[in-house]
Amino acid sequence: MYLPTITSDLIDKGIAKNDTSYIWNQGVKMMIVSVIGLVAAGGNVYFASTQAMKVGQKLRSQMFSKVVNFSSREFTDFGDASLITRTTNDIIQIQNVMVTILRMMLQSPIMLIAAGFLAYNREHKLTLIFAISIPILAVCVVAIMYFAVPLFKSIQKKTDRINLVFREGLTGVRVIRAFNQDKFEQDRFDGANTDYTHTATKAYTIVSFMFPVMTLILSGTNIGIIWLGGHLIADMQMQVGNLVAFMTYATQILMSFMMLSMVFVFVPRAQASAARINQVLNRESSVSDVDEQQQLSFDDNKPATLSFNDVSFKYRGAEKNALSNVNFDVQAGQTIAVIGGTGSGKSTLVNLIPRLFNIDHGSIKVDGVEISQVSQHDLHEKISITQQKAVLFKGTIRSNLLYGNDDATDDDMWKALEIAQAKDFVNESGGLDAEVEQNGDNFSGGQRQRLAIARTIIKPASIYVFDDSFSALDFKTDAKLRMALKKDQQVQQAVTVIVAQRVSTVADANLILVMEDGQVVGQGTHQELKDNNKTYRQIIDSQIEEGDGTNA
Ligand SMILES: Nc1ncnc2c1ncn2[C@@H]1O[C@H](COP(=O)(O)OP(=O)(O)OP(=O)(O)O)[C@@H](O)[C@H]1O
Repeated sequence: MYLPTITSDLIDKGIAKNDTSYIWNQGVKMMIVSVIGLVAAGGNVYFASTQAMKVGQKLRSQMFSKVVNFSSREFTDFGDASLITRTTNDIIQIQNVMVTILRMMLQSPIMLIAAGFLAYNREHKLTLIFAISIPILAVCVVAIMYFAVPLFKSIQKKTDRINLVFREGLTGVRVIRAFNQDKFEQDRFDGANTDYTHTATKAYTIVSFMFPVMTLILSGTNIGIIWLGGHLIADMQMQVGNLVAFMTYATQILMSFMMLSMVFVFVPRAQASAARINQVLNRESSVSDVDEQQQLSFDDNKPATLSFNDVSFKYRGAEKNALSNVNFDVQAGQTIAVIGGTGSGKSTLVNLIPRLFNIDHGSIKVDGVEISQVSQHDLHEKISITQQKAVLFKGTIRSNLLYGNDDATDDDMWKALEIAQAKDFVNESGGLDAEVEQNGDNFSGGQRQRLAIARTIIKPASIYVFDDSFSALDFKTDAKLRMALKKDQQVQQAVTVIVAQRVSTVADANLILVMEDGQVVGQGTHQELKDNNKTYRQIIDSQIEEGDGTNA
């Protein structure tokens, strides 16, 4: 900002009076001022960028730790695609606007006031020109903001949509190909993509008017300054150097004004992103721990038990209960099996044990303690579960097993793999350090299941849950696995919960629950149910017809 003053002096006192040493003097001053300006500008960019990146890093970390503690309900409410966009794209918007704010929000007002003051000091008659150009500029900026800001806000939602369609396309790629729906999916993606592009193009086209409008106003202002300044010079009321300095200050004033207004264009966009991020950060998980002072804890010396007392549960928005009045009680060393048709409530029942959802009525106790009264962390320590759909992580077999128990030795791992009937194929694949691709894609469905089972067994727990985990195994492997499981000391001291569709899988359980439409319609041993329960008998009959009644 000091440069125009030096230029003005250089012209009026150096060039006009042909004073070479003064010109050199001013030249050196200009160099020093420029270098200081350069260092300051570099420092400004550096600090603004690093601070913005740090804010982004912190936000991403907060989002991640929040999301991993969400219950299924919050995932359903937000949707996976939206959570990913919020953690990536929305945070990038915040970062960008922070850089802009830190660089311009502080600099522009200072420049605007200082340049205005210096310009007024040079020649206050010329400052009258700003009385015309600044209102014109303000009207143009407000008009541009009026049209662009709503568009910027809707861009975020359209990014969500692109992510959603893209994710579905990726995860369902095999199904899409099998049903020859490539064209349909491509069109769906193109639709979302075009919609986003149209909105973004419109928004940026409107913003792009800013620069031509600015140039026009700036040129008009300069013409006004030269015209008025020319008259003042002709009347000997002003020097040429002052005019040159004034023109530079005028450019600085209008540029600062424009930069300040640009901040107001980008802030609303980041505001929309910030609101979306806050929705996630402020959302409390529907399954939360009781206050620490009131929390109960497990007594590790007590034997394992699992009991459901009149438990009922309804999914939010559902018309009827997914589970109604479920009662049972099982002790250490016992196996409880849950059998029933699809949609009868089997998975819902086992998902209530690790408290993935809060029950509406009744009580669930693990090792004699009501599960809602202990911390979720303690509860999850007590339970080891294999989900219906085996989930493996990218890494090695070892890293996947360590997920179950990070203290496990190689011997523990081989033992778990042996029980899970996975030892042979793990040996063939290259041992514990064999690669596991994303989602375990380099293993077959049955192999994935067995690795997931091994990961469940390796964890010391009070309750072992296998949610339809044996369905991907052939009868022989299924039988061998359950036999080996029964012999395992750790499992013998725990309660085992098996969900299955096949009678042969549940037949030797100590207690079998027969589920139908969310109700337990039969409860007992295989023999008792076979003799007295119509639904169980029907399941046996249907499996005999299909040649699947091996043990029935
Ligand atoms: N997240 C959910 N939101 C709403 N309803 C659900 C949800 N999950 C399951 N349901 C409903 O609850 C009922 C029981 O589902 P559940 O998954 O427990 O059945 P299941 O016996 O395990 O079936 P399958 O053998 O096919 O896995 C079904 O009617 C299902 O539509």
